[in-house]
Amino acid sequence: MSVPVLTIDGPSGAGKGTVSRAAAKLLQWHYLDSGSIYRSLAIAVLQAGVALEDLAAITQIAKAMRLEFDCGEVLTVRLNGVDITSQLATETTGNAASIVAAYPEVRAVLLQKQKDFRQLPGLVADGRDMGSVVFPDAQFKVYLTASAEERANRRYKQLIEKGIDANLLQITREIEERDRRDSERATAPLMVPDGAVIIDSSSLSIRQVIDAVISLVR
Ligand SMILES: Nc1ncnc2c1ncn2[C@@H]1O[C@H](COP(=O)(O)OP(=O)(O)OP(=O)(O)O)[C@@H](O)[C@H]1O
Ligand SMILES: Nc1ccn([C@@H]2O[C@H](COP(=O)(O)O)[C@@H](O)[C@H]2O)c(=O)n1
Repeated sequence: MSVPVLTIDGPSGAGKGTVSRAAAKLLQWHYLDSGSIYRSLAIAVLQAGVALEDLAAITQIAKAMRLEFDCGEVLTVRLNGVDITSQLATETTGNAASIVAAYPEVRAVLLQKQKDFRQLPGLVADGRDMGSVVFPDAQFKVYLTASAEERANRRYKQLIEKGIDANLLQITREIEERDRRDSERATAPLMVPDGAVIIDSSSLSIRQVIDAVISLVR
Protein backbone atom coordinates (compact mmCIF):
# COMPACT_ATOMS: atom_id res chain seq x y z
CA MET A 1 0.00 0.00 0.00
CA SER A 2 1.32 3.48 -0.82
CA VAL A 3 2.33 5.91 1.94
CA PRO A 4 -0.72 8.06 2.82
CA VAL A 5 -0.59 11.72 1.84
CA LEU A 6 -2.81 14.65 2.83
CA THR A 7 -2.30 17.58 0.44
CA ILE A 8 -3.25 21.13 1.42
CA ASP A 9 -3.09 23.57 -1.49
CA GLY A 10 -4.28 27.14 -1.73
CA PRO A 11 -3.32 30.78 -2.15
CA SER A 12 -0.90 32.75 0.00
CA GLY A 13 -2.07 33.44 3.55
CA ALA A 14 -4.98 30.98 3.47
CA GLY A 15 -3.57 29.21 6.54
CA LYS A 16 -2.00 26.19 4.80
CA GLY A 17 1.19 26.21 6.86
CA THR A 18 -0.58 26.68 10.19
CA VAL A 19 -3.13 23.95 9.47
CA SER A 20 -0.64 21.54 7.85
CA ARG A 21 1.79 21.73 10.77
CA ALA A 22 -1.03 21.11 13.26
CA ALA A 23 -2.42 18.23 11.19
CA ALA A 24 1.04 16.63 10.86
CA LYS A 25 1.51 16.88 14.61
CA LEU A 26 -1.91 15.38 15.40
CA LEU A 27 -1.51 12.57 12.87
CA GLN A 28 2.21 12.14 13.74
CA TRP A 29 3.01 12.32 10.02
CA HIS A 30 5.89 14.06 8.25
CA TYR A 31 5.43 17.60 6.96
CA LEU A 32 6.47 19.14 3.64
CA ASP A 33 6.40 22.94 3.37
CA SER A 34 6.99 23.06 -0.40
CA GLY A 35 6.87 26.88 -0.41
CA SER A 36 10.00 26.91 1.73
CA ILE A 37 11.86 25.07 -1.05
CA TYR A 38 10.95 27.81 -3.57
CA ARG A 39 11.69 30.46 -0.93
CA SER A 40 15.12 28.91 -0.25
CA LEU A 41 15.89 28.95 -3.96
CA ALA A 42 14.84 32.61 -4.12
CA ILE A 43 17.21 33.42 -1.24
CA ALA A 44 20.06 31.56 -2.97
CA VAL A 45 19.39 33.45 -6.21
CA LEU A 46 19.20 36.87 -4.51
CA GLN A 47 22.35 36.11 -2.46
CA ALA A 48 24.22 35.20 -5.65
CA GLY A 49 23.18 38.51 -7.22
CA VAL A 50 21.55 36.62 -10.11
CA ALA A 51 18.71 38.40 -11.94
CA LEU A 52 15.26 36.81 -11.55
CA GLU A 53 15.09 36.64 -15.37
CA ASP A 54 18.30 34.57 -15.70
CA LEU A 55 16.72 31.14 -16.13
CA ALA A 56 19.97 29.27 -16.90
CA ALA A 57 21.71 30.54 -13.75
CA ILE A 58 18.62 29.95 -11.58
CA THR A 59 18.24 26.36 -12.83
CA GLN A 60 21.92 25.77 -12.06
CA ILE A 61 21.48 27.12 -8.52
CA ALA A 62 18.37 24.93 -8.03
CA LYS A 63 20.34 21.84 -9.06
CA ALA A 64 23.32 22.63 -6.83
CA MET A 65 21.62 23.91 -3.67
CA ARG A 66 21.72 21.66 -0.60
CA LEU A 67 18.74 22.02 1.72
CA GLU A 68 18.32 20.62 5.23
CA PHE A 69 14.97 20.86 7.05
CA ASP A 70 14.36 20.55 10.75
CA CYS A 71 10.58 20.32 11.26
CA GLY A 72 10.48 20.98 15.01
CA GLU A 73 8.07 23.46 16.64
CA VAL A 74 9.39 26.03 14.17
CA LEU A 75 10.63 24.97 10.74
CA THR A 76 14.40 25.53 10.47
CA VAL A 77 16.04 25.52 7.05
CA ARG A 78 19.74 25.41 6.21
CA LEU A 79 20.88 26.36 2.71
CA ASN A 80 24.30 24.91 1.89
CA GLY A 81 24.91 24.56 5.64
CA VAL A 82 23.83 28.10 6.59
CA ASP A 83 20.65 28.75 8.66
CA ILE A 84 18.35 30.93 6.50
CA THR A 85 15.20 30.55 8.65
CA SER A 86 14.96 34.25 9.53
CA GLN A 87 14.93 35.27 5.85
CA LEU A 88 12.24 32.80 4.75
CA ALA A 89 9.09 34.67 5.80
CA THR A 90 9.79 38.10 4.30
CA GLU A 91 7.62 39.43 1.47
CA THR A 92 10.75 40.03 -0.63
CA THR A 93 11.55 36.33 -0.42
CA GLY A 94 7.91 35.30 -1.08
CA ASN A 95 7.61 37.51 -4.15
CA ALA A 96 10.95 36.35 -5.58
CA ALA A 97 9.92 32.72 -4.85
CA SER A 98 6.75 33.22 -6.87
CA ILE A 99 8.83 34.49 -9.83
CA VAL A 100 11.39 31.63 -9.85
CA ALA A 101 8.57 29.09 -9.25
CA ALA A 102 6.96 30.05 -12.55
CA TYR A 103 9.84 28.48 -14.57
CA PRO A 104 8.97 24.90 -15.67
CA GLU A 105 12.71 23.99 -15.71
CA VAL A 106 13.03 25.02 -12.06
CA ARG A 107 9.92 23.06 -11.06
CA ALA A 108 11.27 19.97 -12.83
CA VAL A 109 14.53 20.17 -10.84
CA LEU A 110 12.68 20.53 -7.53
CA LEU A 111 10.03 17.86 -8.14
CA GLN A 112 11.97 14.85 -6.83
CA LYS A 113 13.16 16.74 -3.73
CA GLN A 114 9.46 17.11 -2.81
CA LYS A 115 8.46 13.53 -3.65
CA ASP A 116 11.26 12.28 -1.36
CA PHE A 117 9.29 13.58 1.66
CA ARG A 118 6.72 10.80 1.17
CA GLN A 119 7.77 8.50 4.00
CA LEU A 120 5.90 6.27 6.44
CA PRO A 121 3.75 6.67 8.46
CA GLY A 122 2.41 9.47 6.21
CA LEU A 123 2.89 12.99 4.87
CA VAL A 124 1.07 16.30 5.09
CA ALA A 125 2.15 18.36 2.05
CA ASP A 126 1.46 22.08 1.79
CA GLY A 127 1.77 24.18 -1.37
CA ARG A 128 0.18 25.13 -4.69
CA ASP A 129 0.48 21.92 -6.74
CA MET A 130 0.66 19.19 -4.10
CA GLY A 131 -2.62 17.52 -5.05
CA SER A 132 -2.41 18.29 -8.77
CA VAL A 133 1.22 17.56 -9.73
CA VAL A 134 3.51 16.34 -6.93
CA PHE A 135 1.15 13.85 -5.25
CA PRO A 136 -1.80 13.44 -7.68
CA ASP A 137 -2.55 10.03 -6.12
CA ALA A 138 -2.85 11.48 -2.59
CA GLN A 139 -5.60 9.82 -0.58
CA PHE A 140 -6.76 13.10 1.01
CA LYS A 141 -6.83 16.48 -0.73
CA VAL A 142 -7.83 19.89 0.60
CA TYR A 143 -7.99 23.25 -1.18
CA LEU A 144 -7.82 25.88 1.55
CA THR A 145 -8.75 29.43 0.63
CA ALA A 146 -9.98 32.75 2.10
CA SER A 147 -10.81 36.17 0.69
CA ALA A 148 -7.82 38.28 -0.43
CA GLU A 149 -8.76 40.94 2.13
CA GLU A 150 -8.77 38.43 5.01
CA ARG A 151 -5.48 36.89 3.85
CA ALA A 152 -3.82 40.31 3.65
CA ASN A 153 -5.01 41.14 7.18
CA ARG A 154 -3.63 37.85 8.49
CA ARG A 155 -0.28 38.36 6.76
CA TYR A 156 -0.04 41.93 8.07
CA LYS A 157 -0.65 40.79 11.66
CA GLN A 158 1.82 37.92 11.24
CA LEU A 159 4.61 40.23 10.03
CA ILE A 160 3.97 42.84 12.74
CA GLU A 161 4.06 40.10 15.42
CA LYS A 162 7.41 38.97 14.04
CA GLY A 163 8.69 42.55 14.31
CA ILE A 164 8.87 42.91 10.51
CA ASP A 165 7.82 46.33 9.15
CA ALA A 166 4.63 46.00 7.05
CA ASN A 167 2.13 48.08 5.09
CA LEU A 168 -1.40 46.64 4.70
CA LEU A 169 -2.12 48.26 1.34
CA GLN A 170 1.16 47.05 -0.12
CA ILE A 171 0.59 43.53 1.27
CA THR A 172 -2.90 43.43 -0.28
CA ARG A 173 -1.47 44.42 -3.67
CA GLU A 174 1.35 41.88 -3.39
CA ILE A 175 -1.07 39.08 -2.41
CA GLU A 176 -3.28 39.85 -5.40
CA GLU A 177 -0.25 39.98 -7.70
CA ARG A 178 1.07 36.67 -6.29
CA ASP A 179 -2.39 35.06 -6.70
CA ARG A 180 -2.44 36.19 -10.32
CA ARG A 181 1.09 34.94 -11.06
CA ASP A 182 0.58 31.60 -9.27
CA SER A 183 -2.79 30.93 -10.94
CA GLU A 184 -1.94 32.08 -14.46
CA ARG A 185 1.44 30.39 -14.96
CA ALA A 186 1.52 27.65 -17.58
CA THR A 187 3.16 24.96 -15.44
CA ALA A 188 1.59 23.63 -12.22
CA PRO A 189 -0.68 26.65 -11.68
CA LEU A 190 -2.56 27.11 -8.43
CA MET A 191 -5.86 25.27 -8.94
CA VAL A 192 -8.37 23.12 -7.12
CA PRO A 193 -6.93 19.61 -7.60
CA ASP A 194 -9.22 16.81 -8.78
CA GLY A 195 -10.94 15.27 -5.79
CA ALA A 196 -10.08 18.08 -3.36
CA VAL A 197 -12.43 19.26 -0.62
CA ILE A 198 -12.66 23.08 -0.70
CA ILE A 199 -12.52 24.87 2.66
CA ASP A 200 -13.05 28.64 2.78
CA SER A 201 -11.50 29.77 6.06
CA SER A 202 -12.52 33.47 5.77
CA SER A 203 -14.84 33.18 8.73
CA LEU A 204 -13.51 30.02 10.37
CA SER A 205 -11.12 29.89 13.31
CA ILE A 206 -7.83 28.01 12.98
CA ARG A 207 -9.25 25.32 15.30
CA GLN A 208 -12.35 24.85 13.11
CA VAL A 209 -10.20 24.42 9.99
CA ILE A 210 -7.89 21.91 11.70
CA ASP A 211 -10.89 19.90 12.93
CA ALA A 212 -12.41 19.85 9.43
CA VAL A 213 -9.14 18.66 7.89
CA ILE A 214 -8.49 16.00 10.52
CA SER A 215 -12.03 14.65 10.20
CA LEU A 216 -11.34 13.97 6.51
CA VAL A 217 -8.45 11.68 7.40
CA ARG A 218 -9.85 9.95 10.48
N1 LIG B 1 -8.60 30.52 10.07
C1 LIG B 1 -7.77 31.47 10.44
N2 LIG B 1 -8.21 32.53 11.14
C2 LIG B 1 -7.38 33.54 11.51
N3 LIG B 1 -6.04 33.56 11.24
C3 LIG B 1 -5.56 32.52 10.56
C4 LIG B 1 -6.37 31.43 10.12
N4 LIG B 1 -5.58 30.56 9.47
C5 LIG B 1 -4.35 31.08 9.49
N5 LIG B 1 -4.31 32.25 10.14
C6 LIG B 1 -3.15 33.13 10.35
O1 LIG B 1 -2.84 33.65 9.07
C7 LIG B 1 -1.43 33.82 8.93
C8 LIG B 1 -0.99 33.13 7.63
O2 LIG B 1 -1.15 31.73 7.80
P1 LIG B 1 -0.16 30.70 7.11
O3 LIG B 1 1.25 31.21 7.16
O4 LIG B 1 -0.45 29.38 7.69
O5 LIG B 1 -0.69 30.79 5.61
P2 LIG B 1 -0.14 30.06 4.32
O6 LIG B 1 -1.34 29.67 3.53
O7 LIG B 1 0.79 28.96 4.70
O8 LIG B 1 0.63 31.22 3.58
P3 LIG B 1 1.86 31.10 2.54
O9 LIG B 1 1.42 30.22 1.43
O10 LIG B 1 2.10 32.48 2.06
O11 LIG B 1 3.02 30.53 3.31
C9 LIG B 1 -0.81 33.22 10.21
O12 LIG B 1 -0.49 34.29 11.07
C10 LIG B 1 -1.91 32.38 10.80
O13 LIG B 1 -1.86 32.31 12.21
N1 LIG C 1 4.03 23.97 -4.26
C1 LIG C 1 4.38 25.25 -4.37
C2 LIG C 1 4.69 26.04 -3.26
C3 LIG C 1 5.05 27.34 -3.44
N2 LIG C 1 5.14 27.83 -4.69
C4 LIG C 1 5.59 29.19 -4.95
O1 LIG C 1 6.39 29.70 -3.88
C5 LIG C 1 5.84 30.92 -3.39
C6 LIG C 1 6.03 30.96 -1.90
O2 LIG C 1 5.23 29.95 -1.32
P1 LIG C 1 4.63 30.07 0.16
O3 LIG C 1 3.59 28.98 0.26
O4 LIG C 1 5.75 29.82 1.10
O5 LIG C 1 4.08 31.44 0.31
C7 LIG C 1 4.37 30.92 -3.85
O6 LIG C 1 3.86 32.22 -4.08
C8 LIG C 1 4.43 30.13 -5.14
O7 LIG C 1 4.71 30.94 -6.24
C9 LIG C 1 4.81 27.06 -5.76
O8 LIG C 1 4.86 27.51 -6.91
N3 LIG C 1 4.46 25.77 -5.59
